[in-house]
Amino acid sequence: MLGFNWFSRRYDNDSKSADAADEAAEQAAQSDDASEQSAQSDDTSQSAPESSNDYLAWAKAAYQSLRQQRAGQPATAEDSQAAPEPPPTADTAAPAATPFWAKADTERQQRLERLQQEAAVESAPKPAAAPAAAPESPLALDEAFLWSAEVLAAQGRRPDQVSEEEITWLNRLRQGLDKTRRGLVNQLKSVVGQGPLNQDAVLEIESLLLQADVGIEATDRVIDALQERLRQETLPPDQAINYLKSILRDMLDSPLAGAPNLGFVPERERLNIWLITGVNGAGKTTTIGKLAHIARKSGYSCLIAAADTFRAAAVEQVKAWGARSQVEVIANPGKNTDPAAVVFDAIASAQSRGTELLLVDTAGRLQNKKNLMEELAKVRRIIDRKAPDAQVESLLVLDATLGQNGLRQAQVFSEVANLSGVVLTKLDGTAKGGVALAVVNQLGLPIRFIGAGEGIEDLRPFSSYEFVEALLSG
Ligand SMILES: Nc1nc2c(ncn2[C@@H]2O[C@H](COP(=O)(O)OP(=O)(O)OP(=O)(O)O)[C@@H](O)[C@H]2O)c(=O)[nH]1
Repeated sequence: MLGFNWFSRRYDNDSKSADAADEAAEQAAQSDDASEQSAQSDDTSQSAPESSNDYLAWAKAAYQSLRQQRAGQPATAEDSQAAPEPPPTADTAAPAATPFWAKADTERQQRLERLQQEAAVESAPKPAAAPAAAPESPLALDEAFLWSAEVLAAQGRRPDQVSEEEITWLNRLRQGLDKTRRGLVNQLKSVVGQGPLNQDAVLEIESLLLQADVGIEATDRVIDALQERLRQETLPPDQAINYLKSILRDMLDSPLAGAPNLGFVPERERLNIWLITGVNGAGKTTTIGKLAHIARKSGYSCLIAAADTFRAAAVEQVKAWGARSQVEVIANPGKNTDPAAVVFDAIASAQSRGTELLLVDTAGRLQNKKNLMEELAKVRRIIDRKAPDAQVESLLVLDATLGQNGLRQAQVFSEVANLSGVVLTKLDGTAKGGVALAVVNQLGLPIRFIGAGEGIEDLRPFSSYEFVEALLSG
């Protein structure tokens, strides 16, 4: 069985799924154009009911595949042939982006009931099946499942490739952004739902975005794009939301030159060193533990360097996360030891074991920019000398609950740390989820991972598509 790589969210070596995902991602990147076309066209041939049926069939096949997995019957080649391909309209701005369960309540309920009945009959256990292990939690074909299924399908996944963990993650993301969404979207919907978008509505949208901590600059960019469009035509509500989604996605993907963010993936059979930076309390240690967990689950050999030696407690916390994720931690037991020395030891261990991913916890204190810069520079020098062939990346962990305030700290790190991207944590329980857009816009850095909970499974590679769907259509 092919291993699932949680960094790329793909099965390694599965060219079919990779191609499908690439195609879907490309469509997402071009969604602005697509939305333009769909908004300008009266053609209703790609109307919602048609694609709803595709998505329903997809969700049902995914549900059955998961039930089979639970019963210890991995989806067979036959199953996957029978399983529908991703619906053709993976285009994120096309009618599929209006969830079918967002239709009238009764219609939605009827569809759901019919689907549940069909799925229950069709996935009744086969007589020869091995006795199923008792499931830890019920697998429900409910609205949350359908939402997650649509988001996965729209990204080019096949139903037999879906795991429960991914469904759970998407639901968590959706729940995590609940507060932001409630503040932002319901009002947004009522603004755009009043009719064609006019200048007053644009002003209201502006204040809603600011409330969600999207930030002045990013909000201006969104509003400029909306207004430019409005000069050409008035937009009905669905198209306005779709257009807004495409603006947000484009903005989130802009640091990657518009290519969709499909994960930040360590190279196999090579030493990758990821320096994890950020102020204390941002969620650095937790992020390291979660990344180690993802790495191990994806079949990478992994090691952690406890190089935040400033606080003894920090080393203990990293060790606890190492134990949870079953990844060894290299630490120096002495007090206030030199972080560079820990990194030196960790690289030596990684090299002797052929480790593929070394996660380095770095100091987070920020009182003095010069100290921080010197310390990070010293660590970089050690790496360059000791592991010149390693792939080195630097990630900044940012606490989303700080909203705009966190950005000022981030600015300092981005000036000294040569960052490859941001890990945005604590998206659960904040109404400031819009800060993701401010981060990208103000720092010019891509978001690589997002954390939405304290559990080991609560961190995943960032997908602009999933984020915007969870933000505006969850
Ligand atoms: N709700 C929520 N809490 C989180 C998340 N990530 C981290 N936390 C919590 O944030 C607190 C700080 O996390 P740490 O990982 O210890 O932060 P740190 O940056 O290493 O800070 P120090 O330990 O002080 O160096 C802990 O209570 C974590 O459980 C998240 O995504 N959601």
